[in-house]
Amino acid sequence: MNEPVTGAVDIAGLLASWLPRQRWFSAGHGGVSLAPAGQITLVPPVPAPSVVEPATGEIPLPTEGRPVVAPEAAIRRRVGIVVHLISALPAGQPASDAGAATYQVPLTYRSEPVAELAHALLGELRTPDGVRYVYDAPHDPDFVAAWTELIASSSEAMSEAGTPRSRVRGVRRAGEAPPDPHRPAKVLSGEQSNTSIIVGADGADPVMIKLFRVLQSGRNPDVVVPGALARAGNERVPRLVGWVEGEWVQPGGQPAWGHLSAAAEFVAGSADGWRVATGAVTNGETFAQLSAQLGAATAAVHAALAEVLPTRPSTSLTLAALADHLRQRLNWALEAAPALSEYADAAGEVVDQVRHLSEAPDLQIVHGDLHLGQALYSEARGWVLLDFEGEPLRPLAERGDPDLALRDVAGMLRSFDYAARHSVLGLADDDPRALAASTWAGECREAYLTGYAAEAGRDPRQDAALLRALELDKALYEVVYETRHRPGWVEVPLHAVGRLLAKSSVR
Ligand SMILES: Nc1ncnc2c1ncn2[C@@H]1O[C@H](COP(=O)(O)OP(=O)(O)O)[C@@H](O)[C@H]1O
Ligand SMILES: O=P(O)(O)O[C@H]1O[C@H](CO)[C@@H](O[C@H]2O[C@H](CO)[C@@H](O)[C@H](O)[C@H]2O)[C@H](O)[C@H]1O
Repeated sequence: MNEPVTGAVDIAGLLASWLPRQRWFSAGHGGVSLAPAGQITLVPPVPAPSVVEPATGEIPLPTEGRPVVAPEAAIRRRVGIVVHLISALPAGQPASDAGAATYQVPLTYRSEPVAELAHALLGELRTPDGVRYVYDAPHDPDFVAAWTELIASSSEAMSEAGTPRSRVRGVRRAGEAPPDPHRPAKVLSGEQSNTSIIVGADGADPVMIKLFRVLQSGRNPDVVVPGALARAGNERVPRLVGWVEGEWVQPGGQPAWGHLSAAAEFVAGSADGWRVATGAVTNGETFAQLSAQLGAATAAVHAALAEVLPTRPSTSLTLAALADHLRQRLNWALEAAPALSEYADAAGEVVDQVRHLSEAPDLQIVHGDLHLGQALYSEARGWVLLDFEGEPLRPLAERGDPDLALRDVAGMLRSFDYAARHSVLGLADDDPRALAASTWAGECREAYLTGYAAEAGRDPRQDAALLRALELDKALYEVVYETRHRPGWVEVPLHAVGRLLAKSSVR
């Protein structure tokens, strides 16, 4: 955890220091101004009908110029539980900018420090009522109980008077048993785009509650897609138990509605694909059989998605739109990662090939950011796929659009390359260890594609030009992602861009 701040007099100062150090905060490290977008106080929730209602369209209070403040009534309680929704605007940008990111930051305010929560302490706040210890709430059992209860009882919570008007509503899916809010909870450690909490891992039917850290207006595919698959009885994704949706205020006063959280079955006794695959690399073991099974699981999820959610035929127009989109992403990547500039022309040619293809598979809802960390393996369940939120760096509005299932295939192929090559960072391409890594990744690749083809009835290798363009698109995205988040790893996707473009013919 980060060093706590001591002696802070206001919550804005505390957040200004803490937020930029969080992995999911991408608004930059300097010159960001924070504006309140919502502030929900969790109190024992009032039962409400378990149906999804559209946004009420209530007129929110204007927020322009209002500082982020600590809600006074909440912090007077034994424990104040407040979900702050905070928009971050680069300095100098007008407060009316709808493109600003809104972050979900649940905090607890306590009048006494709690030793067990020391790792989650943001800092101390001086208030007229004395010092308040402010904690990152996902680690605080009182917050977890209140949030779980929202979903378990499909109830509501809202803002207190004097704070930006906002409210949230928990929804439990019909037929799902209510998760018990009072079971022990644990925040998942490690690098994540969001924050996930396991509730009840010690007993039967544990649930995984994910708090979306970056909120965007609209339906989140990580709720919509598993919801549709659960209704269809598909078992290759964790069963969706419920979610939290809500309303808040965008900078400039525009109302927003969207999902804040998803709760799903926790797949006990499983390990994520990245851990299993990199373990195999370290031990010099093959991962081919598991890759083939993963290919089959991916194809089964694609088939179910095509059955229960919209599909669209591929036409020359959709191929042109795809090529335009690939071109835009190429331009975006070239701008965001100057290391790519030498590849601009060759990458442009690969994109143009897509424009001139005569046929392509139908478009459908896909995973959108499939990699080994998004797959769990257990003896009991085999492979299940996670996290249908799509690429975190991509606008939400684009992420729910029908796309090529091949995009997910390309994502997983990239991931085999990552698993192999992150272990040989800095070695020359002809170093025997780098060559062995390359052979390992190649074996996984072929096994995965073969497993996929057997289940899907169509071999992705038939669509070689598309697959190559999508692998390139993913590698370009990864170069940007690594430049921003893990510069030490950027050589992995950068080498891949070079290899994909060096091929004179597609494979
Ligand atoms: N339902 C689940 N059961 C077991 N483990 C899970 C479940 N959902 C997520 N995980 C674990 O949490 C990690 C992060 O989950 P993910 O949905 O990818 O979060 P994020 O959106 O933060 O990247 C996964 O790699 C996996 O190890
Ligand atoms: O899991 P997220 O939705 O947060 O996805 C983002 O982070 C991933 C890394 O955690 C990143 O994935 C890249 O690194 C992985 C190894 O850590 C590798 O398996 C993937 O193939 C590679 O793309 C992902 O791109 C990013 O969106």
